[in-house]
Amino acid sequence: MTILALTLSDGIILDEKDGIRRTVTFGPVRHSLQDPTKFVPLKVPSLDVIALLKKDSENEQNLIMEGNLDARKRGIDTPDGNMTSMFGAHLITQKESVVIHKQGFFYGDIVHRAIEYAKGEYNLSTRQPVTTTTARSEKEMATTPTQSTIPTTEERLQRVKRSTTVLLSETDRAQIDQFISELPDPSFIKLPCSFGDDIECDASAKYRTIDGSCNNLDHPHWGKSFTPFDRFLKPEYANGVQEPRKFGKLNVPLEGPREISNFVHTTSTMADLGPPISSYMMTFGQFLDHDITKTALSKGSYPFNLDCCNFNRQQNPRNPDCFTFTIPGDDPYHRDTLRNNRRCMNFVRSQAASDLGCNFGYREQFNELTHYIDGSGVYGSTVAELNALKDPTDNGDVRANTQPALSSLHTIWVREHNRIAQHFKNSPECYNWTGQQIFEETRRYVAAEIQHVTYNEFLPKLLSEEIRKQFGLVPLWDGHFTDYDSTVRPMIRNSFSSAAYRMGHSLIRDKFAFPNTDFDLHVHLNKPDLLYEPSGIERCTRGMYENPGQKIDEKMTREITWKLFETVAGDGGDLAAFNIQRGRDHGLPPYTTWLHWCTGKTVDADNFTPGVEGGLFHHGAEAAEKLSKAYAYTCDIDLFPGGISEEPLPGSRLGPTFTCILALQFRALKYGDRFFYEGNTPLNPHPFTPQELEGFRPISMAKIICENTDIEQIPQDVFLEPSLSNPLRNCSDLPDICFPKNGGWSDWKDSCCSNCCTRQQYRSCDNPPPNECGKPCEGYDFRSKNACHYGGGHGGCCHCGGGHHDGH
Ligand code: HEM
Ligand SMILES: [Ca+2]
Repeated sequence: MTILALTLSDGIILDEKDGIRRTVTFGPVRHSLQDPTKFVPLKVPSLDVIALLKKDSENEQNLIMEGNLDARKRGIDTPDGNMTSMFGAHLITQKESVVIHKQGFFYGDIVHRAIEYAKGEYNLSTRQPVTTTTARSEKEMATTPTQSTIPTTEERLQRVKRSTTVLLSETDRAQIDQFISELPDPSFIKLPCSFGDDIECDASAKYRTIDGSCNNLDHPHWGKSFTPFDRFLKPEYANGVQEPRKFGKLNVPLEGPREISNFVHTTSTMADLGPPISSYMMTFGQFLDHDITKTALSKGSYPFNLDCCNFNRQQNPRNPDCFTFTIPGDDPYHRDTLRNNRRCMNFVRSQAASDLGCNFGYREQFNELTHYIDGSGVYGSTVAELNALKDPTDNGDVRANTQPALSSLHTIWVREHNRIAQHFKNSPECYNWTGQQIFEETRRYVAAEIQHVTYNEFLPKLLSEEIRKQFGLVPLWDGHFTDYDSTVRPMIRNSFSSAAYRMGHSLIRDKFAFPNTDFDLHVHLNKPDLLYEPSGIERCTRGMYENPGQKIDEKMTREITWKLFETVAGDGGDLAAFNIQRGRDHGLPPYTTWLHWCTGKTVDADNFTPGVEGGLFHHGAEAAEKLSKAYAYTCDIDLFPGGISEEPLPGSRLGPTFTCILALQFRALKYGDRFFYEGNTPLNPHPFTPQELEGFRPISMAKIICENTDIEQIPQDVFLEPSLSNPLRNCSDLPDICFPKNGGWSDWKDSCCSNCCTRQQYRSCDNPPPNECGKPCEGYDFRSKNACHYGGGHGGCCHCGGGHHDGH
């Protein structure tokens, strides 16, 4: 029987004793979606009471709460003297977590340190243990569990057994009642908000900061590196705060991620290719990802350096950051490898963060990168990273070596930087520029190029034109984008990085295409050796744009579901399972919640029927069948498997749910970026001029590859396979950036119409040749625009005569 459930997310206690439901509001738990003005911080109850509440909530949810922090460890002042959370995950302030993260501690250390501190055994200002005979050394703390707070395995099992029957004793109940009656005392807690408010911005600065701060002048920390992901929907953690879901909404245990992967994400083969998309979609998509999302793991490194499977948890139950999962005994791959004894797949939880407003409620997660599309994959996301880029093949993201084509692309962008910098260096107009100015101006161009390729070439392959128009994602022909909105939150959303944008994992092929030789992909993960083959960069690049990618669907190649980063047979990971587990780690609500949020559609809990209202409306028969095997109820389907297996919308390559998340995210990254390349807002002291934009727009990923490799012929659109409509072109025929300072086209101007239904425009060459652009401008250039949709009014120079015209 339910006796007490904590729904911390709402800051209320639901008391359902004797069937009577009472709600009592308390704090300080709240989340970013709540109105901060309505928040009233209240007195923190005694630690014992918290422990009691917590224990009971664990029982209530029938969970061992593995790795969860004992309630008694909570409610402790941080070094700043700021109260963080009563029950929540966050004993440390935002600033503190970043420091800690950089020092490579994991979250559990901090908790234990906080306990030591509470006991007077640790001095948080000096960060040293207090030297008494009872104080334990840091090393000891890292290995010895605290007897009083850590339940033994036996106790844990007991708890589970008792879980459905235990009731609070009268004494306990009295204690809780007392706690409730003592509320509130608003003066007790000073909520910290050191986060971001120590940043002073220079509104006249012409360039982006390296760490993304001060892009939004009202909220300097929006989009900054090492800040939490934002959320479209509040998280659904098992205990409302930080525990991953282990049970479904109807209280049925969820299948483990490896089992789900085996049911659902089987198996793309070379037969499931998705022409005309080329594998360059995969490579650029990953490169873009490495500009905008990198989740901080608890141990602070990538992929994992905390081996939770070898960590004897019975002796070290204090490590709350391990979230391993089981490999089933009948696993189709692992049962035959490693002598059938590997049953554990390593998984480390992402580092816990507060939300941006320094509200410590739900567990949030950090993005280590600047959230904006700003070239941080090339330059790094912190000044320290930038300074570390000493050699020209170095680049901004430690994951650059994940696969060789990605490493090639990173190299191409570094070379592109050098190419543009060289141009400025050689330009007479720039003779008095400092090195720093050349660097910044070049960085500005490189970021703009990445944005342009993203919105102009990459996104159109994923989202139909109608969708992109609807969400304002279509690049302009000419002129400026003037809709920068400082109230738009540019931050990467958790659902995007932990699920929707991982759609790219489905593009991955079995074979790493290296012209003339196809290698099994897994052999070349995290190993850049192919780059050192003769013409390695060229061949890796060609292999990607000459070959199709896989279709975006639930099927993923065994190279990444069986053998991710495998070194000997059977020791690899499963990327699909990691995606699922990561979603649970981050508290992502299940798929049907997102579907409902995006489309308003509801799905009945037990209706897996494909293509019908009330069932899996957007799924095909095969996908629905797979999902029905992996989940007891539709409302349990994790976001990644549910979203990626939707049938694509017409003209798109993604179904409605991932389309919705991607479109909103890319809109946020455009409308919320003060330095967006097409933008002209009075708040940007240094927008691209119309001439600069005009000279810039013809640039393509193909040309950037051409200019920085030995490739001489290339399809104009590298995101599509070469074909009759995407033929190979000579690199020299592809337009390069035209830097207007050295001669470039003027803005388009209207000329009085030559006939009634055509709007004619012309531009002139402002600064005649010789110039240094790839393609010099000369004289005048004319074009017709928007035939027949123009005019009809008075005063315009065109007049269509009032009749209906069909465009000719
Ligand atoms: C060979 C290719 C790739 C490999 C080996 C790879 C591998 C990985 C791994 C191991 C993770 C961490 C999983 C976790 O523990 O949560 C990850 C995360 C991710 N991947 Fe990939 N990936 C590849 C390609 C791509 C592509 C093509 C895209 C998108 C177009 C993509 C998007 C992402 C995203 C958004 C994340 C989350 C990043 C974060 O916030 O930390 N990946 N990938
Ligand atoms: Ca970035």
